[in-house]
Amino acid sequence: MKNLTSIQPSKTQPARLAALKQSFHDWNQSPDVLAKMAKRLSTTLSLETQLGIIAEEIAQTIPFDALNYRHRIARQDFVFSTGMGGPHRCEYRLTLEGSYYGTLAFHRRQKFTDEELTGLEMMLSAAICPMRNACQYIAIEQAALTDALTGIGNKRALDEALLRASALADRHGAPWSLILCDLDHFKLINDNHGHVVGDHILSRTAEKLEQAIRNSDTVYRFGGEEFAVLLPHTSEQEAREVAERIRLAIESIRVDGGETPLTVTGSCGVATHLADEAPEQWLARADEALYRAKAQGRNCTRVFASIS
Ligand SMILES: Nc1nc2c(ncn2[C@@H]2O[C@H](COP(=O)(O)OP(=O)(O)OP(=O)(O)O)[C@@H](O)[C@H]2O)c(=O)[nH]1
Repeated sequence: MKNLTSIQPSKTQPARLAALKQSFHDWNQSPDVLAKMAKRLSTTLSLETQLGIIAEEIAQTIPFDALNYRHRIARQDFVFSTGMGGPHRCEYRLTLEGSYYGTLAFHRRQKFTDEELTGLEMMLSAAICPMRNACQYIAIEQAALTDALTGIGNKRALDEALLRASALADRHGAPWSLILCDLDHFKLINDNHGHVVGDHILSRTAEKLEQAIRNSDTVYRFGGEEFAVLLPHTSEQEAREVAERIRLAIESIRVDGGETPLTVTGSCGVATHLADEAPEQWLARADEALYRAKAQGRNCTRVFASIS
């Protein structure tokens, strides 16, 4: 183990304490534009709030008509815009220690002067560290909700989405449906072809599921070979059709397996949210439908029919 430098007992240093007090007072009262912005930015890890602060602080020194920021963080596009653009534009690719943290563009009706551009660069230099922290925070939050193998949402993401969906379905009365999909006899694939092939099939399944759904639908891996698809504004009948599309998409997977390509099938269970239904009950009904699909021969879809 590394030896840590021991802290020697020391005497009180009145002069140093007085200097610290003065320094704190100066820092607190400082009219320094950069220090003020950096201080405000350090109070939040929300990139959206930070961009609002940056826009406000810069506008006090360098007026502009619009600010646009875009970045792709953990497979998701982050976009922030404020104001309406003008014909003149200056754009900055924000980098720190070789890593990229998005592109920020300012628009204005009048041309930016060289002095103003230098000013913008100074402000952005002071903003980049807190922005880096905010970007990394988004990436960490996203990682906690992402399945490492397939890159789709994990069980935790599904739980959060079901909670939100139940509340929205109750508030707006629109139908929300849930499909659970489980690969058939997956253990045999692992046993006969190994886990690497099994993992590859799981990744291909996630891709197929994503291709088979609309942009507004979301897909999750919530167990070993179990997937869930959440469909807003989708009735029981429509969800059954989507589940069939998913089932056929899984059936179309071909993976190199020696002499003949390996194929796989999946079973689907569908449940449409009922009024005032808790997320766990909704999930349990979809699971029950899936159980029936498995019991009734696999490679098929069963719906937990709601009686209206
Ligand atoms: N390759 C791989 N296999 C996994 C992973 N997670 C779970 N599994 C395997 O998935 C298999 C699931 O087996 P079972 O629950 O018996 O289900 P099944 O063989 O698909 O049978 P049915 O669901 O009844 O059709 C087990 O062998 C697990 O080891 C994973 O991340 N990668």
